[in-house]
Order: sequence, then C-alpha cells, then structure tokens
Amino acid sequence: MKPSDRIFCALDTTDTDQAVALARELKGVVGGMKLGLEFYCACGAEGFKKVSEVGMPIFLDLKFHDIPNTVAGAIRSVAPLAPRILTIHTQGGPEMMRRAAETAKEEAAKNGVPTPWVVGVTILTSLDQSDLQAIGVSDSVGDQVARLASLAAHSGLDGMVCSPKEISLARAVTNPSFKLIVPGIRPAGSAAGDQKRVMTPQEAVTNGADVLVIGRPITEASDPVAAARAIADSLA
Ligand SMILES: O=c1ccn([C@@H]2O[C@H](COP(=O)(O)O)[C@@H](O)[C@H]2O)c(=O)[nH]1
Repeated sequence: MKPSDRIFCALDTTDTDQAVALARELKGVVGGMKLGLEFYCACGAEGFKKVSEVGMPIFLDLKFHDIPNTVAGAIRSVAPLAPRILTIHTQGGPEMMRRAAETAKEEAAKNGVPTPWVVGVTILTSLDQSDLQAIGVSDSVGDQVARLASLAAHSGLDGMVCSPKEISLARAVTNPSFKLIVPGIRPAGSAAGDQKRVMTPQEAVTNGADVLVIGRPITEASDPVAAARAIADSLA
C-alpha cells in the first residue's frame, strides 16, 4: 500500500457533478473518497453511484445511530452500493453494533460484493472535554474513546473512528487488525474550523492511523490536487 492510499478525501458538497469532477482529479493522488450526510441527503444513491463509477473505493459516512432493527435495515438499504467503509455510532450499544456487522456480512454475500468495513464513531472530533461534560460524560475523552473502542472490537466491528489524539489509547485496547479511521487531520498552518482534536497527517500516520479522512484542507484549497499531493508527499 502506498502512503497516499491511506487518504480518503471528504467530498462534503450537495453537487454530484462537482463531487465527480473532484474525484476524477484526485484519482491516483489519494486512496479513496468519503461521501457523508451532506452529499447523501442531497444526491442520494444515484449520486453515490456516479462518484463510485470514477473507480475509487468509497467510504459511506452516514453514521447510523438508532435501534438495532433500524440500523440493520439501513445497512440492508445501502449494501447494494458496495461501499468500502460504512459508519455507525458506537453509542448505539453492543447489540446494535453486532447486528450491524452481521447484516453487512449477510448482505454483501447476497449482493455478491465485498463486505464493507463497518466502523464505529466514538467521540466526534469536533468535541472536547467541556463538550463531553455538557452532555453528562464525566470521564476524560481518552477514557471514553478507549471504552467505546473496546466495546466496538468486542461487538464485531472492523474498526472505529477517533481523533488522532486517541490513536495510541485505541490501539492499546484493540488488536492490530482493527482499523483506526482518523478525521481531525490538519496540515500545519491549516484552519481547524470546527475540529477540536487535531493533528497533522504525518503525526497521525506515525501514531498508527490506518485511514486519514481529510476534507476542507483539500477541497477548499485554491488547487485541491496540489494540496492533496503535498499531504501525500508528507507521508512518504
Ligand atoms: O469524528 C468525526 C467523524 C467524522 N468526521 C467527518 O470527517 C470529515 C472531516 O472533514 P474536514 O473538512 O477535514 O474537517 C467530515 O466529512 C466529517 O463529517 C469528522 O470530522 N469527525
């Protein structure tokens, strides 16, 4: 695997044509594309298929968070799209995570497509300690991420989403094949925006990130391809 294959670019847009154009430009520069709530709510499965036709792995980041039966149904609905990675929230609990992982396997077999990695979002990278306290979580961000990491691994998930700051803590409670998907990536000098727990791409990879999720530092650059290339080069 080339270091740049670890980079998935977040295409947070409501415009399918724009997403397809950027995916074409970034093909070969980064490893895949991430389509999330903004894109999917506007462009739906048809938009997903158009980006997928560009021929790169797609991370479908819809962060399912509901009761087990509903999450299983949502996974059945998106399974024919054959995403490489699919997100759910670990805070949906162990039964929901087990059902999600089982359903993804069953549906991939039925559709004759590879099973996606089902990965659990732990604590969003836009939250810090005071935000956790505001929602009644008195543990530290690190302790809470480690607890959810262990729960996700024991519930059959393939990996988890955490900030670069918790990579070592997550690794300590999971086995090496458990995938660590890491947003909150900011090259030196980039605006953090709404992200509160950030590191540079190089630091995140050195700490052990499997996948780097990077949006605005690429998509909002005056030259997105050059920005992506500079990030990829920093990992080499
Ligand atoms: O904890 C999380 C989970 C998901 N995300 C998503 O990653 C990208 C990050 O985009 P940037 O522009 O690089 O901030 C975005 O699509 C989020 O939905 C996250 O940031 N944090």
